[in-house]
Amino acid sequence: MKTIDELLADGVSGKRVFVRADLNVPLADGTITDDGRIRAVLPTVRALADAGAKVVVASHLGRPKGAPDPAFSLAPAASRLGELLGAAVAFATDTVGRSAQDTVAGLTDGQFAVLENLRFNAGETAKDDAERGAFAEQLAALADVYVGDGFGAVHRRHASVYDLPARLPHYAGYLIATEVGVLKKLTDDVKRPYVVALGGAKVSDKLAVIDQLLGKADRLLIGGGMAYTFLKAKGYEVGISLLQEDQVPAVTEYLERAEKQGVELVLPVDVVVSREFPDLKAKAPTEHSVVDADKIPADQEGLDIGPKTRELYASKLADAATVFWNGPMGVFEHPDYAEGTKAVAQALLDTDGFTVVGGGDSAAAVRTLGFDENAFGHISTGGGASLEYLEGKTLPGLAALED
Ligand SMILES: Nc1ncnc2c1ncn2[C@@H]1O[C@H](COP(=O)(O)OP(=O)(O)O)[C@@H](O)[C@H]1O
Ligand SMILES: O=C(OP(=O)(O)O)[C@H](O)COP(=O)(O)O
Repeated sequence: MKTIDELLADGVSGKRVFVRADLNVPLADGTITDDGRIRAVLPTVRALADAGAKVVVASHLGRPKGAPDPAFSLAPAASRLGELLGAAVAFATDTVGRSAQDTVAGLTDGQFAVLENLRFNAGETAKDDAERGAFAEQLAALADVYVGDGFGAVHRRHASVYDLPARLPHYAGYLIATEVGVLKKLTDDVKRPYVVALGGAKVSDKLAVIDQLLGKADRLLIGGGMAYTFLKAKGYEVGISLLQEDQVPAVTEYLERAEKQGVELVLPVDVVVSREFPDLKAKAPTEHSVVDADKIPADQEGLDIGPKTRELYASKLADAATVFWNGPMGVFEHPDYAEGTKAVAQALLDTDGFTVVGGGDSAAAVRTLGFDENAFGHISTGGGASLEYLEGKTLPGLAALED
């Protein structure tokens, strides 16, 4: 993989450099609640601008449906990038249209632009190679060189991640180089006990990785929205909790296999339940209670792990030599459901082992709940990406940067 250092050594002055970043930051009412992913790309974009490049930054945000949707605009991220850089950042109100073309054409050497959300174009995420390729062609017309630095999205076979680098000279940015360097340690020579904690809401994406992790980790702790598919597989009722019904048979098989292979697959023994999902903006106190994991009422949903589970998970993390954690244990954005995530974050800090936290929301949780991010071994900007890397999968966005 050629890195940005080689690009800088060859000289990049006057060239239009397309930086595929992951600026998929959490937003509340249009305000960024954690800017970690924007800060993570600063070394790359600064180095390029200092070398005289015209820096065109592009990213997705959220999961809009292939058409413009103001709720998913990258404008707030563009303005935060400008504040962090202390420089003007031009914003194109489309991705490959007139605004993007004019904005890029208007850049002088060392200046920055951000394009509107790549996922406003259906071609970005299209399954069809030709459709993605056609969008990649339009993106390629905006640049001379490609720098891949959106680690959080390298597991996606999307136009800007996979098809575009094939059309331009391509290099890995500093963030991707750093992330891969750290995660490699967890695949090459992992110190044991190796404990993986999984939670979050992208359940269908992440259940599949458990298949591989069963062969790698010594212990798997399951929390967050992921836990309810497991509890259902054990035969418990889960009320109106997040549930991936179609994956119950696969999860039943994971439970059996874990037992056979001597992998500890640990599930919540109690959960915090409520009749409704909390208002994450107002954060007003909610009605909630703690119930055993096999007693979730039919009209309620599990929104956090309970106090007995917090203690159990802390004990399962205490002697870990390596920990990988992706996915909040509960709806941490609301104080009534943040205790499980806090307990797991604290347990990571209490171990002597090497700790990696991965994922946009997990990293945001650690910071917004007041933990010192430097106290963890590594905070990865990618959740799904790091999980798939640890599985040993070939990631499209990394493969595209090789050669
Ligand atoms: N029990 C739950 N029910 C619904 N959502 C949950 C639950 N537990 C956690 N979440 C949500 O999961 C989201 C993060 O999930 P995900 O995107 O998979 O994590 P990451 O970005 O760290 O990879 C958070 O917004 C959190 O509110
Ligand atoms: O937030 C992200 O992934 P993560 O939640 O697994 O960390 C990335 O920006 C990828 O987003 P996607 O899962 O909508 O493709």
